[in-house]
Amino acid sequence: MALATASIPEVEHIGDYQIHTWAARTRERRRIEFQYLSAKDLEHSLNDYINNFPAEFHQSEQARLIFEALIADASDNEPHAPAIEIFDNNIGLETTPPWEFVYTNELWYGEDVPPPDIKNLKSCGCIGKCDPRSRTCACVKRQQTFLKPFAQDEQIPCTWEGANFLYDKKGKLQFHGYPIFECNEFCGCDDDCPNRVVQHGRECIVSINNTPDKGWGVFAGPKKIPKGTFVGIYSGELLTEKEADERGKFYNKFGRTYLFYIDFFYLEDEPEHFVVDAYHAGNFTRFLNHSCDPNCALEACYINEANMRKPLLAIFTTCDVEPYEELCFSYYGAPDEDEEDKPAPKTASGDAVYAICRCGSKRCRGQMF
Ligand SMILES: C[S@@+](CC[C@H](N)C(=O)[O-])C[C@H]1O[C@@H](n2cnc3c(N)ncnc32)[C@H](O)[C@@H]1O
Repeated sequence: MALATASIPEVEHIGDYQIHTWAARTRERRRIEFQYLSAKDLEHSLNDYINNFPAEFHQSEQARLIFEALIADASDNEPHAPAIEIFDNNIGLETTPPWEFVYTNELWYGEDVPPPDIKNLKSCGCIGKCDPRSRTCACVKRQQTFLKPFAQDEQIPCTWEGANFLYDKKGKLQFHGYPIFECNEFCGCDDDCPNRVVQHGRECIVSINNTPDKGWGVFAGPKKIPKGTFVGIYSGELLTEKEADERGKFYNKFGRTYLFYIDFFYLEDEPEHFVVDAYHAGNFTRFLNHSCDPNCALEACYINEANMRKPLLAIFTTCDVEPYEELCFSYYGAPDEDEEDKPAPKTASGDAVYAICRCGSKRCRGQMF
């Protein structure tokens, strides 16, 4: 997300010489309204145009190539992301998923959703790469403050390789279920700081494949995807709960929902939650199917946002994923090892309609929504 053009930063002096310091520059940039995308600006005309094509087009190789090209075109914010291929596996009549959504890796703000809060965003003044063991880095402190109670409870070891960041040296996520605070637009550290992973985008190979009994799904490519690898942002429209509940009633009628309620455990006491809807806009992650024994999880990740209720939903692998294996997450939230009961649904609204689960795992609950 780009910033509006900055005006000339405050000027400081050394003797008679004017200097522009990083601190002065970031102070100035924070005063400028941070640009964000508005859902009402989503451009559906191409989808409408293509949806009017005759059935033969939707069954053609050409349709698949155009769909793949649209994905590539919308992925320029992920410079290292390998191209996504679509395999229909001769299932069904169409060579692509329905052209019902705008492909995007971003969040598009719906009505009544406040803009990103950058005024209260903590940023470090580190030079070069942040040191995860630093006692002065503001980003280390922010992550440490949140994790400390869990380290004291021995839920997470307090001396792991990445020290106070959740990433190890290779950028793999060490622990699941805790919010990630990455370095942001206003930090002084370099782009290759170890605390910048999600913001660099996907690096693993994935494809969108049709399945015999779950519709379209997301699969690993020819290479194994190691545990803790960032896969993608669950992108789409960012909505208020009220708007999402309304939409949910409609989605439940046709038995397919793309709503994800942002209600992580530390947000439970919040009176209202925001929701990501990937139905009208989203990326390949909207095709991730549910599994009762998942190999991926959605984690809250904060970058250019100080409002705890509005993290990015970052998907990471929770174990090594074999070549060509399907990537899935649990629509019920992270499985709790101590809990026999089913945890509360995370992606469905209150009146969700339950359906038969076809995840095929030994731990299958038999139903999903
Ligand atoms: C977020 S979408 C996932 C992508 C979807 N397969 C598609 O083709 O668009 C959720 C829908 O996928 C299907 N689905 C996902 N996981 C499933 C599972 N384990 N068993 C059966 N159907 C599943 C259900 O229709 C569900 O409502």
